[in-house]
Amino acid sequence: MAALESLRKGVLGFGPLGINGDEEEAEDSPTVLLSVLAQHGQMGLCFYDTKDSSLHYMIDTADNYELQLLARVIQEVSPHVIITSAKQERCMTSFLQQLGSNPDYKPEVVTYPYVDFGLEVSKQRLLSAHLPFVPASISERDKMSYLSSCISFDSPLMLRAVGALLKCLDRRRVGVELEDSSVGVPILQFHSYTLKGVVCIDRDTYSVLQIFKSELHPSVYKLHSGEKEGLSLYGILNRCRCKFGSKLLRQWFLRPTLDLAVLHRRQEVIRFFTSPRNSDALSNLQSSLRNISNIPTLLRRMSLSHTKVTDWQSLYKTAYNAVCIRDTVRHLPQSIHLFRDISEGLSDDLDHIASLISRVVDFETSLAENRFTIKPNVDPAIDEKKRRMMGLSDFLTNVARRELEHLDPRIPSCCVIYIPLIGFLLSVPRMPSMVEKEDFELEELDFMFLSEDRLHYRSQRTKELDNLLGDLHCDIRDMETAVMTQLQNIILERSASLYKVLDLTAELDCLMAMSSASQEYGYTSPKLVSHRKITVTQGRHPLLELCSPVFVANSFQSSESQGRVKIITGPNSSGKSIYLKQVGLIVFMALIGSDVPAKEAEIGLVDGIFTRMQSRESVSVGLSTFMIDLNQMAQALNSTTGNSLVLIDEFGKGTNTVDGLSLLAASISHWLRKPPMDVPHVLLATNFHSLLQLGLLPSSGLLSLLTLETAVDGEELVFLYQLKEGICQSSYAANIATLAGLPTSLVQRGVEVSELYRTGRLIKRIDKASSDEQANRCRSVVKMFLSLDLEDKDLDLQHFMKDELLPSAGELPNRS
Ligand SMILES: Nc1ncnc2c1ncn2[C@@H]1O[C@H](COP(=O)(O)OP(=O)(O)OP(=O)(O)O)[C@@H](O)[C@H]1O
Repeated sequence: MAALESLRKGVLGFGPLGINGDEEEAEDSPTVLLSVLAQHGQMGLCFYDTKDSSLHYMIDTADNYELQLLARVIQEVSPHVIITSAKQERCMTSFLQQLGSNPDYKPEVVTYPYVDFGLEVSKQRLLSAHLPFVPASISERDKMSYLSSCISFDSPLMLRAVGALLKCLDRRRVGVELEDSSVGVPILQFHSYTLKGVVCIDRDTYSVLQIFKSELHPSVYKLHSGEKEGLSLYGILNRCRCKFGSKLLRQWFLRPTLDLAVLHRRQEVIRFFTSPRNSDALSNLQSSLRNISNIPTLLRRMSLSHTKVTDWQSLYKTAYNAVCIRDTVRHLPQSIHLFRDISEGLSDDLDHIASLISRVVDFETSLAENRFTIKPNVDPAIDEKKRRMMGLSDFLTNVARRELEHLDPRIPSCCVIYIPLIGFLLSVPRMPSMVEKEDFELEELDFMFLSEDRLHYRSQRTKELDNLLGDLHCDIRDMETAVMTQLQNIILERSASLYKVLDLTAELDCLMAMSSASQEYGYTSPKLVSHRKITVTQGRHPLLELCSPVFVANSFQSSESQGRVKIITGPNSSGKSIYLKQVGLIVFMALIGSDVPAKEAEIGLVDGIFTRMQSRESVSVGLSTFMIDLNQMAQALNSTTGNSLVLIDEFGKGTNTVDGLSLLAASISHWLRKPPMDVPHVLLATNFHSLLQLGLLPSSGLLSLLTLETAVDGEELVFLYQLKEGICQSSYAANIATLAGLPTSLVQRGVEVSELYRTGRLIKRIDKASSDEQANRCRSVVKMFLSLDLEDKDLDLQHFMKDELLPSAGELPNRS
C-alpha cells in the first residue's frame, strides 16, 4: 500500500497504452426531477438529472404571475417529476392546472408538506446527502462552508426546493433502486443553471425554422441515443466528435444568448479554426477529443463501486487525451479565451490521474480475467502473495506426485488443484470400474464431487494446504479490491478536474464542429452589435442551399433609416417563405455564436424571434388552425419589444378574406403606430395584395414594401427569387395552377371569372343558358329602382314592388 500512497502524492510520467476497450455507456432512460417554490413574485428551483447524477440549481429569480420563467425552464428541461409545496400561491396552482391540460407532456406532480421546504431541514438534508466529491478529509463542521462554494446559499427559495428534492430522491431511491439501502443517491456535481440573457424562441419557431428536425420536444434532457436528426440546422452544424459535445451544442441551440461576451468568446475560436493555417491543430485536437469518454457515467459508476475494467481504460484514455489536448492548446494563441482556460483549467490532477491508473492497473490481466488486477510494485504484500500463487503450480505438482504414492495402485495419475472458496482438492481420473457412487469411495479420502469424468477428493494433505495457503486467492482479490477502492476515492476527490475537462472539451468540440461547417459551407463571421440594426448582405438559406442546385442570395436590412416593417408580396412559390426563414435562421445562427451563410452580416442582438408561419397540426392541441394562428400573432403583438424579430407568413388566411385582411392590417398598423424605438423588426409575407392596393396601412417611414421577381415567358411563369423593392401586381395564380398541372379549361374559366369579378362585371353561369333577354330584364329592374323618388310622400312601396317591379322582372338570373 506504501507504493500506492507514494503514487497519491507524486506525479509520474506515463505514456499511451495499447488498449482498445470500448466505453460502455449506461443508457438507461434518464429521469429529471424538478423541485420548485414560488413566493411573492420570486421563484427558486433546482432539478436532478439521473443521466449524470448532477443537481442543477437556479438562483432565486423574479418571475411574473404567469410563471413564464418556470414555463421556459420546463420547456427546456422537460422534467418527469415536478415537486412543489402543498401550500402554494394561486399562480402556481393555475400553472400546474394549465400544465395538466397539455396532452403532449404529462409530468408527475408531487406535492410535499410545507415543512419539507423548511430552510434548516433543507440544509440538514444537504449535509447528509451522498456527495462523493467532498474530500474525506473535510470534517462535518467544515462541510457546510465547503458546500457553500458548490451551491449558492444566498437563494433561500432554491435551497428550500433542494430540501424537498433530496427528500424525493431519498424516498424513491432514484437511480439506486437495486442497491443496498446503505447506498445513498449520489450527487456528483452541482451546476448553476441560468436563463439570463436567453433569447426568447418558442417551440413552433424551432420547428418552423427547421432548427431541430425531430418532432419530439427538443430537450437536451430527452435526447436518447439512436434518435436521428433529419435535415435541420442542428443536423448540419453538429459535427461534434463526442456525445457531450453534441449535447452542449443542443443546449446552445436551445439558449441563443444576448450576452456579447459569450458570443465573442465563441466567435474568436471559430475564426481561429476556420483559417486554413490552423487545420492541423483542428485535426489533432479532434482526434484527441474522440477519446474523451462520458465522464459523468464513469464517475457515477465509481461512486457506486460498479467500475468495470473498460471504465478504467476509458478513464485512463480520457485523462491522457485531456492532457494531450491541454498541451496542444498551450501552443495556440493564449489571447483566445477558451485556449487560455484550457491551458490553465486542465490541471495537473489529470496527469496525476492518468499516471496513477497506468501505474496501478494491469489492463492486460484485468481484461483476461475480467476483474480489476493491479501491476507489480504497487503493493509489496500483494506482490508477495502473487509470487506464492505463481510458485504454487510447481509445488502442487510435487504434492500430487507424493499423494499418488499412497493411492490405490490402479489409479494411474492424479493432480492437486485449487478452487477459490472451496480450496485444494485431489483430482483423479474416473476408472471404468467406478460406476456407482459407492465405487467412488477411496481409502483415507473424502469424496467431494465428480466433474468432467474426474473425481475430486479432500485428503489429509489438501486439508493442510487449505490451512496453509487456502485463502491466498481470496486474499489477493480482497487486497486488489481495496486498492481499487482507494484509487476510486482518489479519483472521485479529483472529480472537479474531470468535470472541468468535460466542460472545456465540450465547448472546444462544439466550436470546432461549427468551424468545420463554416468552412465547408462558406459562411462568414457576423459582426455582432448591441444597437437595433440587422444587415445581411447576400444571405442564403442554410438548408435550402444544400438541396437546391442554384440558390439566389438575397439581402436584408432593417433599421430606423431603412425601415423596420417589411411587407413582401409575390406570387405563390416565388420564395417568400424561404426568405423569411432565411432571415430568421441567419439571426438565430448569429445568436448562438456561429458563422452565417451570407457575404457579410451585421446583427444587432435581438431578445426574441417570434414567428407566425405554417400551423402545427391542431389535433393534439385541441385548437382550430385559425385559433393557433391567432395565438401566435397575439404572442408576437404582446411580447415583442423594439428589439425583437417577428416573421409572419400568410396571417389571416384561416378565416374569410375580409376578416383576415382586416386583422392583418390592424396588426401591422399597431406596430407602425408605436414610437419608432418600440417597433420590432417585422418581416411579413402575404398574398393579400389588397392590403397595399386598398391603402389599408398608415403611411410610415418605417414601412417598406418588397417583392420577389418573376418573369413571364410566353405562357410560362419563371421564378427569379430575386428580392426587389415594390409591390406584386398579380398573383399569377393561373400560371402557377397550370404549372401545378390543373386542367387548362378549368384554369381558363378561373381567369375569366377572376377578371369579371375584379372589373365589377356580371359573372354569367356557364351551367345555365343565359340570354341577353335576362340581362335586359335585370337592367330594367335596376332602372326602375333608380327612378324611384324615395322622398315622395305618396310613394306606395307595396304597390311598386307587387304590381310594377315583380311583373317586369320575371325570373332573375343568379350570379354564379
Ligand atoms: N432564393 C431562392 N433560390 C432558389 N430557389 C428558391 C429560393 N427561394 C425559394 N426557392 C424555391 O422556391 C420554392 C418555393 O418557395 P417558398 O415556399 O418560399 O414560396 P412562397 O412564395 O412562400 O409560396 P407560398 O406563397 O405558396 O407559400 C422553394 O421550395 C424553393 O425550392
